[in-house]
Amino acid sequence: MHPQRYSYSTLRHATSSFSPSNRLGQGGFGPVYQGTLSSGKQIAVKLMDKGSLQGEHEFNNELSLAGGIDSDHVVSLIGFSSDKKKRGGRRMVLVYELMVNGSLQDALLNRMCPELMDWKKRVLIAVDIAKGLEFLHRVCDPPVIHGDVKPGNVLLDSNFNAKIADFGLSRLKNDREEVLNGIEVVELDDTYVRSRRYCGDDASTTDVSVGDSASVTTSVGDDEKTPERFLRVVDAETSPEADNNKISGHDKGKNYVMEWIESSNAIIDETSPSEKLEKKQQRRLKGERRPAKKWWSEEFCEELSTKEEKKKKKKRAMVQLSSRSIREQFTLANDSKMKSRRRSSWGSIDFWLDGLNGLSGEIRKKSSDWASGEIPKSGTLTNTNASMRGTICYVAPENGNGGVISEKCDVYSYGVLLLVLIAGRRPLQIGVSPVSEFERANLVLWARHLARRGKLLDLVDPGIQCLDEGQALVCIRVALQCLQHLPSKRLTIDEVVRKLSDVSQPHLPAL
Ligand SMILES: Nc1ncnc2c1ncn2[C@@H]1O[C@H](COP(=O)(O)OP(=O)(O)OP(=O)(O)O)[C@@H](O)[C@H]1O
Repeated sequence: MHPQRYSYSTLRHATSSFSPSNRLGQGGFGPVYQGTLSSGKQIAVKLMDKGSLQGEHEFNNELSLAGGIDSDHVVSLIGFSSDKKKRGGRRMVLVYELMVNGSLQDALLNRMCPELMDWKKRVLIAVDIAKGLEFLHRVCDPPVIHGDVKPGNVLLDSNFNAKIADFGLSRLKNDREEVLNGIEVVELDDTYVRSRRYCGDDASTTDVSVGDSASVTTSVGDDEKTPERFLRVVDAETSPEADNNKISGHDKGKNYVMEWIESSNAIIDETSPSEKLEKKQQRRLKGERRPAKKWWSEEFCEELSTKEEKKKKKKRAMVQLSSRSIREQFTLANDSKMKSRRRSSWGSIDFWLDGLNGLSGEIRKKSSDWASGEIPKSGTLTNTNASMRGTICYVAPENGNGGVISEKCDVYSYGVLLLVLIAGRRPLQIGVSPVSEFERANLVLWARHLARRGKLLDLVDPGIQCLDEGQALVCIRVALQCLQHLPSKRLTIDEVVRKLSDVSQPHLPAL
């Protein structure tokens, strides 16, 4: 079923004017409210932040990808609203089926739902998520790479069945990368939307008119029986609005960067590149090193004109300092234990966070978020081709290292999620563990450490009830096989589904 188009007023009415009592949660791009349509159907309404380019990108991605997926293990996108506002801009709203028990992140890690203390429930959730991914990877054609598999993007219905949500960072498989490039700005208010049909290597296009009607439907070709997916996009190259709408990859990247800089209060050095180079050369000639910037010193603050500016600078400095001290702690621990092993990347935080590769250069919005392993997307830097997007601690090593983005990236993230489900804790717990327990702080490293010592069951959530030890061992081993550094060594998602339902224990991967 294709998503329906709703007017903003219908959705306002359904949610009692977006009443705070109906608020379900807050995402990176805006709040989510629960509501009831006049038909009695219960819905979740996601209001996207106005004016955010990333929000717009997520909205388009969600509509074009999630809109065509029909699986019991994926949250249904029921509809959308994209009304033009009187003062310009537009209100972007997404409408989903209501998942009464909220996100797995909340249920498992925040409010500790008592139902999830039952081992069986956790296994069923793990299988549901794997089946959802299996649908995306194996049934969808071309395959959909979710790109952000994590507990926050898994929602639970009234019976605790798990479904995958949030396709804001999803993409179609690599060999059809041009498809994503086509989804630049979908102007659903306009009367011209071009629908593309992808079938093998041939792509045929069909024009579709979108008038004032309540729903958007794509007309498809003659062969309706084939299981191919249909992708609705504005054809940025050929549509009449193309010139107006088109944002070049470079500009888009620049916009993302600017947006991020503004939102993260990053310090902007206004020295021109040529001035910088000149200063650098002078320093080199004199044999000097670049002076350390004492952003936090009173002396520096004195130079600032207003009190407000002083305050801001101090705040930024604190954020920088706290992330630096975390980095130092890890480097220290790393140095003492791993001195003998020669591997350049091991001296960096990347190694310890395993899977963070490619994101380390980013300045986090909040150091506390960073440590929790749950960074809102809006707080991370993304690039246009989505090659290094995702959530820290869940993102696969090759994602952002120039590696091929494939289904195996989702498999890696699934491996981390599976460990989180088994252990009932976040993938990274900085602050809770002292430095000497650095391995324990990183769930993936801790699992590997326990595997080497043959103590896998120590990983299981101590509060779990009705534990099936044999099943727990299978689950942890499957997770470790998903977490192999080399994508080719990881399981495929259908292997995961099979192994999780299989009693026989898979062999331990080389660690
Ligand atoms: N379909 C839904 N049914 C019930 N609750 C939902 C639904 N969709 C979202 N929520 C609630 O709203 C919260 C925010 O969701 P949203 O998808 O906007 O953000 P997120 O995925 O946590 O963040 P981000 O988009 O930055 O990754 C969720 O954590 C969940 O509690």
